[in-house]
Amino acid sequence: MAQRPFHLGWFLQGSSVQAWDEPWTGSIGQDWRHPDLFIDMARALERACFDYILLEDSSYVGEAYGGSREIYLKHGLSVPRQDPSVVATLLFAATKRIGVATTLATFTHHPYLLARIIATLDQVSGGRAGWNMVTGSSDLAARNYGLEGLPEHDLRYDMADEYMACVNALWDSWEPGAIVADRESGVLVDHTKVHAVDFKGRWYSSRGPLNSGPCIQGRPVIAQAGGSPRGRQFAATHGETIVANPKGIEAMKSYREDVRARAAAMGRDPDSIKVLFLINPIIGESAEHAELRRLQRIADADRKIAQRLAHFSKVTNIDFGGMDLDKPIDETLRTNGHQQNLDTLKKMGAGGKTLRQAFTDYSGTGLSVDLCGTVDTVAGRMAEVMQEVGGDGFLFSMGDVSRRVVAEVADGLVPALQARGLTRRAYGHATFRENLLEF
Ligand SMILES: Cc1cc2nc3c(=O)[nH]c(=O)nc-3n(C[C@H](O)[C@H](O)[C@H](O)COP(=O)(O)O)c2cc1C
Repeated sequence: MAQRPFHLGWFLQGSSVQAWDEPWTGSIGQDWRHPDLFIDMARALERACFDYILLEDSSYVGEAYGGSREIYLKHGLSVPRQDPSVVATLLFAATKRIGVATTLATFTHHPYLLARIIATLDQVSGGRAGWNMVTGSSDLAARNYGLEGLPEHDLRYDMADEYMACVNALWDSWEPGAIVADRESGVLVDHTKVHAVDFKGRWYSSRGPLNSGPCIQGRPVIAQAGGSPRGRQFAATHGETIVANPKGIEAMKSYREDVRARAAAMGRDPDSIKVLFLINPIIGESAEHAELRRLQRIADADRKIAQRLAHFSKVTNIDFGGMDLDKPIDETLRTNGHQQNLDTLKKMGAGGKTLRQAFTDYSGTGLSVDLCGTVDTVAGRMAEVMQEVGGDGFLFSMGDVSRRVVAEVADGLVPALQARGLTRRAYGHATFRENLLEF
């Protein structure tokens, strides 16, 4: 029996300078202010019929590593970065079918403002907007917004449940058919179909209705990435595409099954949730060439260990700068940030491996799975992985984004996937959600 096709997305630090000191990035150090690279990328990924680009974001300059901003600024680690909703507008203007899921955090935007921005993006894109729903992971970011810090991890998700109820009510404040636009009767909007929401929660309130008018899709596509048990529960409740980073086939499979079971328990159809797994394949013109590039990646992981650890410090709020790289990982480490990443690192350090060894493995190997070889080998392995895991697709996350890297995927790997009937050759629909639910 022919294999069911799977979905493709790209996880892009699209509001910031990408990989500026990597090869093939031209003069990105000067050019980054205008997102030409991302616009070219969006067009290429649309040519390859990707479901969506996820624009990642955070709202602060890192300083968790060594208690200093130096390494982050010196190497351009997620800084400078622009507002992703502005960048999303430009990507939409350059494309016609691909979805864009913009990351906006619950603590940076009041629900009304967020509902309005995302509804506007959905309108200007013709129904292609998604929202990557995040609750934040750093007190430093919270302090940029006048807060003392972020609430505790699980409480953030409780608050996020209420936040979702509020934005959903605002998006629903325009009934279908509210826009009449009939010159004869002189009615643009039927006022009986536009309602106040009078939402009063424990943490959030809004009167409504939303003045932007409705989303084309009714509501935007919700992307979510909860990895912890509470995070998965949240993702299973609200997520429509879940971006996931478990390592290895077994972990991927059990992650997906867990999210689907949680969703089914709440009366949702598990097939209405698409779990996409992070990958960073190594593609070569021959097996030998790919192997050379794999060795290069491992060497880079070792050479750039301070930068990579600085990024890891940023998402976990743990200062790895002060730790001895040649000692085992401290098992007692805890984070109020990204718990899943820390858990994965600890697992990789099991058996007394040093922090250096564990972290080089963590950042030098594949994200969810190792994929290395020619386009045909990689396409074949992706097919096997999907069969073993059960679905639903992959999210590319490349640390060295350049037009060359994009072309390797869009014009090299994807045609090999399409030739096997594994990914779409044409978009079936106009909107993000319809394409996501197509298979
Ligand atoms: C693929 C992926 C993309 C993410 N994008 C963002 C992001 O753009 N901004 C952000 O603050 N957090 C982002 N996160 C973090 C998640 O929102 C979440 O905090 C993280 O997965 C940890 O969840 P947990 O604490 O439930 O394990 C992302 C996580 C993953 C796996």
